Amino acid sequence: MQTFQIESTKNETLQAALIHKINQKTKPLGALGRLETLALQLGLIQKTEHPALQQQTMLVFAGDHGIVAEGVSPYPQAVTAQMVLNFLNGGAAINVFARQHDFQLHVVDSGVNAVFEPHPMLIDAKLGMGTLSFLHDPAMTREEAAQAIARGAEIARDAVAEGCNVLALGEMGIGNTSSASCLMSVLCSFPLHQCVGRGTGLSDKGLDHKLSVLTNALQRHHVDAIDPLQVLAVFGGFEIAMMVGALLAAAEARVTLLIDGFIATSALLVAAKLYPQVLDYCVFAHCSDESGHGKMLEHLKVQPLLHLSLRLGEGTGAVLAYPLLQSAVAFLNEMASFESAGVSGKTQ
Ligand SMILES: Cc1cc2ncn([C@H]3O[C@H](COP(=O)(O)O)[C@@H](O)[C@H]3O)c2cc1C
Ligand SMILES: O=C(O)c1cccnc1
Repeated sequence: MQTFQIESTKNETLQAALIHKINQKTKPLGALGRLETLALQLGLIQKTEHPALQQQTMLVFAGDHGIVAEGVSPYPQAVTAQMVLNFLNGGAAINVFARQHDFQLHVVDSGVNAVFEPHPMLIDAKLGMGTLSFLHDPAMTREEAAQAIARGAEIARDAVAEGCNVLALGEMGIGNTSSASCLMSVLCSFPLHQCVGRGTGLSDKGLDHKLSVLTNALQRHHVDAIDPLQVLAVFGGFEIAMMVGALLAAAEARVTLLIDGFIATSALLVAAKLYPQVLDYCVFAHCSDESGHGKMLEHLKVQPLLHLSLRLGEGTGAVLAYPLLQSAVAFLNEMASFESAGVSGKTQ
């Protein structure tokens, strides 16, 4: 697997300068709450007291999953390809929110079980026609996982070369909550039942079946969190593996990462096991309604910005949180200080 040079954003001098700047703004100390920590994080990521957001970009990675054959999703596999066409036609939720917030949107065919005509929005990075069912076999080989990471990294580097310094990742892949649940269980050492949820809306019976399939799958493979690439190969998807590479390459380029829901965060679990510093670059957009996401975020010791009961994926939550980044940067750059505005500071 290729290596990444990811720096920690820790910088005590700059941190002190940013905190001083934030505290001099014409407001009670700390009154902008989470926007203040966000402004501090953005300043540290960009190594400046004057952060600026450029060419916000959303990459939606799509891939199919062999595990769908075991009845773990209420929707058929064909929906993955159908939704890719919906993205290309501009009709999905992510299209609407990306237009609303001026995101560049690209859809990556990481390994969908369909062949697409070339399209300006589509990046062809197909690694196969879907993964194998990890109830029986590893979803992909270790080499394929490494290749997916390399391709995802390349795609993120292209976005950065086009001027992006805020990158959001989304995904589409029927069955991928099953992958995410297994990644979570192994990488966070949580019992599987705490990691498995209803995904796109399983019934109670469907949820029991999903849990039993995934329990059998976990028993079948002997993987260990000490080898995250192997865990990814066994339980991942091509889209999840490419997201791992995109996260790492973007962090290497000091790009701010907007983290979406349950599946996007499962990719981050893998990335953070490999390179914990990647977390310095992550803004956690929201807490998904998929049971397990809240626990995943707790495990990472991070707080999401929004609680909107979303359970969609596609990167929707990440894009919806973007205006908060804009507000954080705007107050830091534009608000007057007590001194410049002639406002009296705290007296007791
Ligand atoms: C129409 C439709 C659009 C979607 N957009 C995202 N997902 C989401 O649901 C899928 C994961 O859930 P599960 O593991 O239960 O299959 C992923 O494709 C995810 O992105 C969708 C699902 C559907 C049905
Ligand atoms: O949180 C998510 O990303 C999610 C939840 C349910 C279904 N698809 C995606």
